[in-house]
Amino acid sequence: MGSVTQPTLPIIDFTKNDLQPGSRSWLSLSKDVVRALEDYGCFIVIFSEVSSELHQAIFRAAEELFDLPTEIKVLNTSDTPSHGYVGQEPVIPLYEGLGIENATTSEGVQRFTNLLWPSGNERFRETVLAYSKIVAGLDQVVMRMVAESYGIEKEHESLLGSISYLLRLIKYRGPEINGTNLGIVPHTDKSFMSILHQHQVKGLEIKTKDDEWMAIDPYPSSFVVMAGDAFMAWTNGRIEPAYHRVIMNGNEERYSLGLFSFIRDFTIQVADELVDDEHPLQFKPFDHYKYIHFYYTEEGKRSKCPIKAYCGV
Ligand SMILES: O=C(O)CCC(=O)C(=O)O
Ligand SMILES: [Fe+2]
Repeated sequence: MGSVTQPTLPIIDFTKNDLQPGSRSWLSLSKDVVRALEDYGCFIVIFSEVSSELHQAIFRAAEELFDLPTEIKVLNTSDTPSHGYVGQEPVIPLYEGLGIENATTSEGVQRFTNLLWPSGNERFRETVLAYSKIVAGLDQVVMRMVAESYGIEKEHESLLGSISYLLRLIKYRGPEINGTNLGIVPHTDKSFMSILHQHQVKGLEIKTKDDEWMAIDPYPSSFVVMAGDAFMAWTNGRIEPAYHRVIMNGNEERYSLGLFSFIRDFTIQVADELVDDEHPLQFKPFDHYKYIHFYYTEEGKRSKCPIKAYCGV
């Protein structure tokens, strides 16, 4: 039998490099980033700015959060579907998630912390804010690399003030005997971009364009950067989001984090620079949050490519 090579995601190391915009290593990393996003819609980044203390602290914070009684956790509601508390869903019974809106601002994190711990939880508040700010920095580096590579710096700049970040802390129970081992159904993210981080227990799987599932191993300094649906529209289809899912293999519970960027109160539009004979305009201007609401309608859930159904030309 011939040897079968397992597909793997590109791994891009941000730790050994000077991340000064315009430097040689910046330009060379930018090429790797854009190529990976065009080929896979995502990549693994090795990133050391989340210290191992912070890595430990944020997952301890997640455990503390999920240990709260359900009647407290459900207090975390949101005007945006799936941005608050999600749990006990029949199709994904192992899944429980809590979203923290505006997670890179002290007000956002304060609001969430006060809601769940009315007498305060300073350690939780500080840990979440520190983690979100550092990982949002990574998100902004990647976004800038893409914008510069495509020559759409102006459009990128105009959008910068409208980014808001959602930090979602997620817990998956271990599967029951004879129960499902599906943690989360295959999907693409509704975000602009997402940065996922796993803790100890693997489970995240990402689909290649050849329809093969790749399992992603967890490491403290490894993060998955993914394009969301809105990013596909913004890049006029050059970068497509990857399908991913979570499969629970053993019986251990699993914790993970997702930092998602969304564009608020701003009409996202394809830059003129990205439209030519070879790349006709594929998306009309749209509002990101209205798109999320559309996705959760019957029509949105039914469509094969909801972003095209919503604002495709
Ligand atoms: O738990 C994970 O690793 C993935 C979570 C995810 O895909 C999501 O929240 O959109
Ligand atoms: Fe996802």
